[in-house]
Amino acid sequence: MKVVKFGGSSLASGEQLKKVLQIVVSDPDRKIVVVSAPGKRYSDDIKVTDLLIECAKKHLNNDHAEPVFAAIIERYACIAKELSISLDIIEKISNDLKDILNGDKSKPESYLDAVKASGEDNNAKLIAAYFQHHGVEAHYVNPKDAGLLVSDEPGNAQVLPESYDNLYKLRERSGIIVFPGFFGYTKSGEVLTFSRSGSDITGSILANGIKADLYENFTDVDAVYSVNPTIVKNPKEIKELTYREMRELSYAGFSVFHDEALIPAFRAGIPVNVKNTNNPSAPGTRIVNERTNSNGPVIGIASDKGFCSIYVSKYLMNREIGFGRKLLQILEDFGLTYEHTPSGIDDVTVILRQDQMDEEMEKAIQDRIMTELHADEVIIEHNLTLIMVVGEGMRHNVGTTARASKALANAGVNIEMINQGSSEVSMMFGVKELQEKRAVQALYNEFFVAVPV
Ligand SMILES: Nc1ncnc2c1ncn2[C@@H]1O[C@H](COP(=O)(O)OP(=O)(O)O)[C@@H](O)[C@H]1O
Ligand SMILES: N[C@@H](CC(=O)OP(=O)(O)O)C(=O)O
Repeated sequence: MKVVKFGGSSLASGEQLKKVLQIVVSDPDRKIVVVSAPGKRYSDDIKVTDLLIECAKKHLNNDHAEPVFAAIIERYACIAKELSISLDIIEKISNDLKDILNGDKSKPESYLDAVKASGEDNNAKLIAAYFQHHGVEAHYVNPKDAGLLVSDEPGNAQVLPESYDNLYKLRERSGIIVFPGFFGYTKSGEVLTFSRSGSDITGSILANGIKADLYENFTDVDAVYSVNPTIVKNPKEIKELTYREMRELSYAGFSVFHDEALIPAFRAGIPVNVKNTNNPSAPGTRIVNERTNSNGPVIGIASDKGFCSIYVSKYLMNREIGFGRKLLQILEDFGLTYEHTPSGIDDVTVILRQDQMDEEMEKAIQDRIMTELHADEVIIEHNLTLIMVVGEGMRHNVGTTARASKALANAGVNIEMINQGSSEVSMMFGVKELQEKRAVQALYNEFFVAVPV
């Protein structure tokens, strides 16, 4: 039994849905089909989820939401017309969305989630109707009926462990199950979503729940590439990588697969296969427990913008008991999460996503570190890119860090900081955002082009 997830790009038009149907019926093991909301048809297009967010915000602010509401319904109507299915379903989708938009606004974050979730929910109903129209026994299943329970964290929900036993029962249902991705229900019955791109997470949870043999994740590229294809042209495809490598890479910028989507499949030992809806015969990328093929020390290079660093120095910091704890406590008091903490004898740097703080908060943090921790210096630097060089092979290869730093130096890239992950499968370089492309290209040349691997 397989769980198959189709991303928004695979469901953006009627043309795409025809490919989806072919893929599903071509393999009788494809039992559960997890779907996103319609995504982009072309690069400047707007995803239905983004239209829904705009619509919900307009409702919350009592702004004129009619044009964006019409644009959402038009997306579904275009698909239904292209597929020649009855437009009754569009009427139902329109009424459903109106009801949600006119729903309880007392908790704006939960309201926003309910509106967002309707994107996948209505798409799943539309897709089930399309499959049925072609004589396929397909049933829409709602996450509440299936028992997909989540924590009470709007926009960032986590699956509750009891969901897995509930979902196991889906195995007994007849026909193909069309299941909306991206959301679940709290114990009190509220609809809450995972973080953005979270339909990947739903697929993984279902794969674990029904103890699938394989979780296939269909997207719009032939494989996970060794580097983001929007940064480096025609990069090398990765045939196989481990869960750990993929988690590092997706967390650090490989948006092709959600970083939180690995854990449920990993825990149940279910391999993940990333494949292309537009070229389903291509083998894609397999994510497995242990990989057999060797690829040199590095398997992938990911990068992500939008970080800042808080550099703190104090003479004899190394002798002061509790300094690190007190520093991190200050950040905790402001509700901040951090990514890395490279440190020296008399200094420590905390790296975090800069969009968590505004100028006022930064100033307050700086003041508290100076006055409460008696630091000598506190410097906050903005607009950093973190580049993650990842590969299980790094544990056995000497000199990978030296090769990487030399490649960056030769390309004229100034390294702001280096951090070697304790897991030894990753190494992080902080560079200025303006140097991101140059740095990634230089590392790619070093590990994938210049030297045969
Ligand atoms: N290393 C990578 N390998 C493949 N694709 C990547 C990588 N890094 C970023 N991407 C981007 O991820 C996109 C697919 O993810 P996404 O747009 O979320 O797809 P979907 O609509 O199927 O959910 C690709 O089109 C590509 O631009
Ligand atoms: N539609 C949601 C969830 C999702 O997973 O979408 P996609 O498969 O298009 O990344 C989002 O845009 O966040």
